[in-house]
Parts: sequence; structure tokens; C-alpha cells
Amino acid sequence: MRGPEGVLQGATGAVGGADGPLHGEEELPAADGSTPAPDEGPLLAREGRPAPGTPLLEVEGLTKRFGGVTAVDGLDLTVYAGEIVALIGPNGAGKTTAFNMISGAVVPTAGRVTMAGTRVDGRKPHVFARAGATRTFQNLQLFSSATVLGNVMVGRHLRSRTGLVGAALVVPGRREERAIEAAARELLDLLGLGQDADRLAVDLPFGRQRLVEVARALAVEPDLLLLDEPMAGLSGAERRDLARLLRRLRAGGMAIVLVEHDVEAVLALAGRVVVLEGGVRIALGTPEEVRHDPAVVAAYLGVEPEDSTAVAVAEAGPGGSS
Ligand SMILES: Nc1ncnc2c1ncn2[C@@H]1O[C@H](COP(=O)(O)OP(=O)(O)OP(=O)(O)O)[C@@H](O)[C@H]1O
Repeated sequence: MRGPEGVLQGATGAVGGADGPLHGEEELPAADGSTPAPDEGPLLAREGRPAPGTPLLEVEGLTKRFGGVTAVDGLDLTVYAGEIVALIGPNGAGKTTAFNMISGAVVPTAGRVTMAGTRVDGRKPHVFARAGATRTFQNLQLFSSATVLGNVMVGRHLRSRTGLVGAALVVPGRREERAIEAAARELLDLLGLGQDADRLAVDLPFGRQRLVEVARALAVEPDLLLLDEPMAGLSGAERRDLARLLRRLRAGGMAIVLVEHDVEAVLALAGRVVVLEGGVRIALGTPEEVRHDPAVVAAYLGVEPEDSTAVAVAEAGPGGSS
């Protein structure tokens, strides 16, 4: 996590209004101060995708206790088709545990997670995938002996019963395999990875490997994409490219939930922000609302909500002193 100094100051004002799930988001400013290139339009839109604003992921009372530690305490959240939601909070706030419960990797102590009407908490990854959702991991989990293409083709099997590991062992029929390869190559071309298709994924620079992981997740053709710290380890230019990609996916109707330590980046990207502290959801709103929320300022700056100095610091916005 970035230091508390100015953690809520960097992002510029967001599009206001909290009366619905879908709000605009802003361009990430370029690190070199230049104006970012305009987005190139929706990506991976497809027929049959839930209409924007349709409730997709429903999290109710989600709770996890590890011995005496309550990592997540009664989390409620609904994610709607076509929005980007960011999950932020100080170290140890419960973000990863919440994320892992939502994707089935950690079984909740209490509560439930429903994806497009299917109960997914505590279920295997293919259940999550077949309900229309997929995730990436904080630490890259690419198959080291597979090419970029191979890694992405594996993603296309995730809706099957075999799951990710089993998918690597599946031998589809020739026609099916050709179709899967064609679709995977098309996806790689869309993401600008076409020229790397036949290289070993692990031989690529880190930022490209991250993109391969996103490509593998997209190969599932999800309606909901969960990203665990997607910006970590990326350069400024790579972060801008990834933000642009996520905006284009959102424009195509996909919902995206991301856990991210780069608070400035997510405040600029997300339509809504969930803030956890000590496992409890202390705020949910637009970036603008969250940035000015006294409880959030207190959580990040380590002061009491009534400390007007801290609030003023947060409200100072870009260029405000810390
Ligand atoms: N497997 C586990 N066993 C015991 N305690 C755990 C386990 N996983 C997480 N915790 C505890 O649960 C709390 C929340 O941890 P979690 O990793 O979900 O927070 P986080 O917000 O993702 O933190 P960070 O930003 O540092 O990654 C912490 O107190 C952590 O020590």
C-alpha cells in the first residue's frame, strides 16, 4: 500500500451522483503529463450479455473468521453489468480474503455469493466460470511450459468441468481445437499480444505476462472479470494501457471488480469504490464520495473522523499538501 501521505489526493474529481450503479470514470493522467489517447471503443461486446445495470454478482453478509481474527465481517455488495468496482482499504483490511471468497478460493464462515443467479461461494472455479465470471491472481499463475497461445487456449476450457489444471490435460477434437486456437489468436491480436503468441509466456517481460493472464481470463468470455492487483509491477505506460483496456471492456458491457493498492489509479478508473477497514465495509460510493468520506480519510491517514485537518487534506485534491 502506498504511504498514507496524500493517498486520497491524487485523483481528480470524478463524475458525481450516487443514485445508481453506473457512473462515468475518468482518463488516467499520463505519467509524462501528456493527454492520453482517446479510448478506441467497446471491446469484446457480445450478444446475450446482461444489459448494463443488471445485477450480476450479489454478495450478502460475507464473513470469514480465521481463529480469533475476523478478516471480513458481513460484507454486502451488488455488482451490476457494465460497471467497474474497486475494492480498496489499508493493509490487512480483508480485501484479498473477500476476493477469494467471491471467487470460491476461500470458503466463507457465513454469508453467500451469487453470480447471475448461481450460488458460487465455496464452489470450484468452473462453477464460477460457467456462471459467467473469472479472475486473475495477485501472483501470476501462468503455465511455465506453455506458450502465450497455449496459456490462453487453456482459459477457453475453464467453463468445462475440468477446471484450470484439468483443462491443461484436456485433448479436444481437432475441429474443436482449431476453433479454440482461432478464437485465442483473435483475442491475442485484440490485446496486442499477437506477435508473442508462439513464445513461452514466461519469457515475456512482466507487464506482458500480466496481459497474458488477463487474456486467459477473457478467453472464458466472462460477464464479470475479477482482477487482483492488476497494476502491481507495471510501468506507468503499462498502467495506462491496462486502464484503457479495462475501460474498453466495460464499454463492451463487462463488469469488472478489482482489488488494487494503487488507490489513485482506481479512483480514476472505477465507477464505484468499496472501502474495507478491519474487515468491515466503511464506505461504498463514487470515487468523489469516497474521497471525501471522513471515515475513509481516517482509515488511510490514521486519524479520527472528526479531525478536520485530515479531511481538509483529502479535500485539497491534486497538489494539496499532505
Ligand atoms: N489464512 C489466514 N490465516 C489467518 N489469518 C489470515 C489468513 N488470511 C488472512 N488473514 C488475516 O485476515 C486479515 C485480512 O487479511 P487480507 O489479506 O484479506 O487483507 P488485505 O486487505 O488483502 O491486506 P493487504 O492489503 O495487506 O494484502 C488480516 O488480519 C490477515 O492477517
